[in-house]
Amino acid sequence: MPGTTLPPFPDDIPTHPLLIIDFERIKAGDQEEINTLWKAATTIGFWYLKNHGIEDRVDGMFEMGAETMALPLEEKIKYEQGENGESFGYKKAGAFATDATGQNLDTVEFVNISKDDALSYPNVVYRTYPSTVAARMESTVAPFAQKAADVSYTFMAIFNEKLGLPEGTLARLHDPAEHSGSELRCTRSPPLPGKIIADRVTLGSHTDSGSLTLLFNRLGGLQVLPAGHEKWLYVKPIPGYAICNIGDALALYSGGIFISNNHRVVPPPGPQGEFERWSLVFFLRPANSRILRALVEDSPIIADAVKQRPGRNFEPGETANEWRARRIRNQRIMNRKGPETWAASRGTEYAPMVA
Ligand SMILES: O=C(O)CCC(=O)C(=O)O
Ligand SMILES: [Fe+2]
Repeated sequence: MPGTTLPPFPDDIPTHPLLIIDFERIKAGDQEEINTLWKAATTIGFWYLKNHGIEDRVDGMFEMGAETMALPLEEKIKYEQGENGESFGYKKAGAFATDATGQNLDTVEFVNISKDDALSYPNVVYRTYPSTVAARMESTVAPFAQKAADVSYTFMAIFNEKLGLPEGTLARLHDPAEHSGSELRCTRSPPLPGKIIADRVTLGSHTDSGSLTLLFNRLGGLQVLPAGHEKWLYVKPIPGYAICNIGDALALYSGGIFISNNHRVVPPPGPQGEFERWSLVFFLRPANSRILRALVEDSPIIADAVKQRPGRNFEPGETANEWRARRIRNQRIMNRKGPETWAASRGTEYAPMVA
């Protein structure tokens, strides 16, 4: 809960280290820092971000989230994202499968707010939101969305150059003048009774469907599974740092140069597990109509990357919007037919395995 003093992340639990990127240095074009960013984006696909300038807009978003989750369930349910693959709106706890069996459901509730709805408020692009969101749309939500988008576009410009793309290619694919699935998410994970904490997954293993994710969390619980690793490892939150990660769209556009890594959420470790966990996310996604495919004609670096990965499909034949909607629709437990539904909810991480 905002304002509560939280116990520190335990110091005896293994974590996965991430590189730390200084946003001020990235903005200034510091080549050494850009090389470190490249290393992070092309190896694990996750990094810490400091000096991002968003921190003073984070608490207001957590307050908005707390006010929203405090509404009665009957009220929140009126804004449920529904079963058709829409993302924006409220998602009740237990609406998602967390694995192929369909036996285990998520335990988190969240509200997703479209960046386009936030920035064009009071005009509605996609939908309306609970009164608690509407009341803070101009004062809290839109300023956060704008700042998070600005930071994300800076990354797009750097990636564009490093990938050898003609100037403005990634900017056009994420043209803010076109509607997109870019969104803000505030998630509440209630503490779970001690008995069921062990091995409980509160948000199932996934990759993010968009291009770039900026994450702000206070308690542990986020875990990553880098390729070649057998064990999930916690990513420790560091006060004032955002956690950034690459999503499927950039992995596809770059022909696999960028890594969209598997991650999941489990209860916070140790004494942190007794507290409510809140997280705040900004997802930058391509404009809805853009086809997701490796940009081989635009960059010899990407063309070469695709050649080096002959077993992988960088042309799934879907637009950014179709890719996202398919994934969400098939994750909803109400839509489950069998393990194939879970498979259909997967992104670039998915390689069918014997269950
Ligand atoms: O809550 C977190 O730390 C991560 C959430 C996440 O991965 C997501 O919402 O896609
Ligand atoms: Fe995620």
